[in-house]
Amino acid sequence: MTYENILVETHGKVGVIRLNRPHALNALSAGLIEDLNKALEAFEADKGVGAIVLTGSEKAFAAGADIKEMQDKTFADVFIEDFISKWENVAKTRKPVIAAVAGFALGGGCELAMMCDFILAADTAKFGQPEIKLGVIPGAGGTQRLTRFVGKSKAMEMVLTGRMMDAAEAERAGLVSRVVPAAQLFEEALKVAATIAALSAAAVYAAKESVNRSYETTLTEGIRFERRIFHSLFATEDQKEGMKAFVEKRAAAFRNR
Ligand SMILES: CC(C)(O)CC(=O)SCCNC(=O)CCNC(=O)[C@H](O)C(C)(C)COP(=O)(O)OP(=O)(O)OC[C@H]1O[C@@H](n2cnc3c(N)ncnc32)[C@H](O)[C@@H]1OP(=O)(O)O
Repeated sequence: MTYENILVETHGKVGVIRLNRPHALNALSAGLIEDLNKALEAFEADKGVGAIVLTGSEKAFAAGADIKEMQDKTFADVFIEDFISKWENVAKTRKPVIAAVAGFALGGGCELAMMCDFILAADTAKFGQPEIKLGVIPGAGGTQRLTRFVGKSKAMEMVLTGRMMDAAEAERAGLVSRVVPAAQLFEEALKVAATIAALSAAAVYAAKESVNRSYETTLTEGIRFERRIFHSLFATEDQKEGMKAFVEKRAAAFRNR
């Protein structure tokens, strides 16, 4: 399938989605979000895909919502269509999604990256929530997710001033898992995604769900949830294979059963 605003390919068990509106720094138009959702749905349904990489160009992961497309909308327009609600599909994807960010990740671009399971950043990456300069506020989770990643003080400064954070600051603040040289970003993201895709899918889904649960519940409930999920994995063949392989000093061959 071909799309107007994204490029889609697979590398072994890794699905890659590349945002591709170079003339607009990958601004997130309605068409791009529609393409992105279709590609995510296709990768979710593809049993041959175990992890997904979401990336952009050298200059921009994405410079936010498409301002030209959004500028004339009225309150009634955005309220009735529930503008932005369709963007959440990345966060709802069960397969792991890794954001590989080079250049600008601003506004909705930063929010999209934060919906992924983790962010690998090039040393050229710049993150920010500049919506305040447009007379609005972040609308795709920026005030909520950024605060959970970097804490209230830094999130508040960024949201109130629109200041950008470079890759080094983003790593120190816990927004990104690692920073790599720009030339190595894509290969590194593919490598990490391939490592995850080779593991037991049941364990990977369970791990993702369990980490995400920590955002939504108390510590006591979260720990109980984790333990029950851990118990349930003993019902899989992959648990038997993983532990047997360790004891036999060989690589495990997971079959997603
Ligand atoms: C999702 C929500 C609800 O949270 C809302 C949002 O996301 S609001 C959008 C937040 N993002 C921004 O405010 C960033 C806007 N862009 C910029 O500030 C700058 O483009 C830049 C700092 C990222 C890069 O600057 P520069 O290198 O000077 O490039 P430009 O000449 O400005 O841009 C090149 C080209 O891209 C178009 N562009 C850039 N960003 C957007 C955008 N968000 N929407 C639409 N178009 C965008 C820009 O207009 C230029 O195109 P031309 O006008 O020259 O055709």
